[in-house]
Amino acid sequence: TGSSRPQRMLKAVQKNATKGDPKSVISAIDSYCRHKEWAMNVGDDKGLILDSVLTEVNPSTALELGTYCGYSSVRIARLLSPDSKLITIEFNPAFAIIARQIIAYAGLQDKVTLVEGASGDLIPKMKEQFGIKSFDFVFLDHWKDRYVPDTKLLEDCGLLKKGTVLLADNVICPGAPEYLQYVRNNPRYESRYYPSNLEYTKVEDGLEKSVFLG
Ligand SMILES: O=C(NCCCCc1cc2ccncc2s1)c1cc(-c2ccc(F)cc2)cc(O)c1O
Ligand SMILES: [Mg+2]
Repeated sequence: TGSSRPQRMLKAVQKNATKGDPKSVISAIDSYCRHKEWAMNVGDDKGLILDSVLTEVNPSTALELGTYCGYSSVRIARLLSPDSKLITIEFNPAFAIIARQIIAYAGLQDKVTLVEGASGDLIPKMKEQFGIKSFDFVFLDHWKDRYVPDTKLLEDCGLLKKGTVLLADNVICPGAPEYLQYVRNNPRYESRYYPSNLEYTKVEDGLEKSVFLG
């Protein structure tokens, strides 16, 4: 049978990027997805907003929900301080296998722990399994109807602390209306919308940044 889109994306990285150079891995994926075939990475436009929020937060412990092929894992991990860690959760084993290879190609495997499974099952296990006290930064980029239940789960599991920053992708396209409603009308969050566009297109999309107030 033929290759999959994630497999072709990995091939493009192996062909066009330099091993151990995260920036070249990011560029190789963006170029492939812009000129060859679209894929649901956060992309270069929204990626610049992700970079700026990350630089501001400088998290010691970061969580990503929805790894896909590892593009945003590489974007996040490349900006982490030496002893900081990213835990990224992916549901689809076919995506996870590609993501591991792309993260390793970027030389970031020591900063990233990829865990396979459903966010709803894994979030309650974070403390015991990974010795996490709380997250400083959470990037939400998985099923859009899981943003609210998983945010509530993170709260209930005591995984958010005063100042934790949640950054949610796709709040316009495909859209996460319940999530916007939840964080914008909740006194425990201070939210701000960053307008941008859907990866590799002119379609409107954006990121919602919400600071947990404790
Ligand atoms: O669905 C999207 N992303 C989630 C994939 C779901 C994978 C999951 C990960 C995981 C981990 C743990 N537990 C449960 C889950 S489920 C997504 C879709 C589009 C899009 C936009 C316009 C289109 F026309 C078509 C697609 C753009 C994006 O940036 C996306 O992120
Ligand atoms: Mg997304």
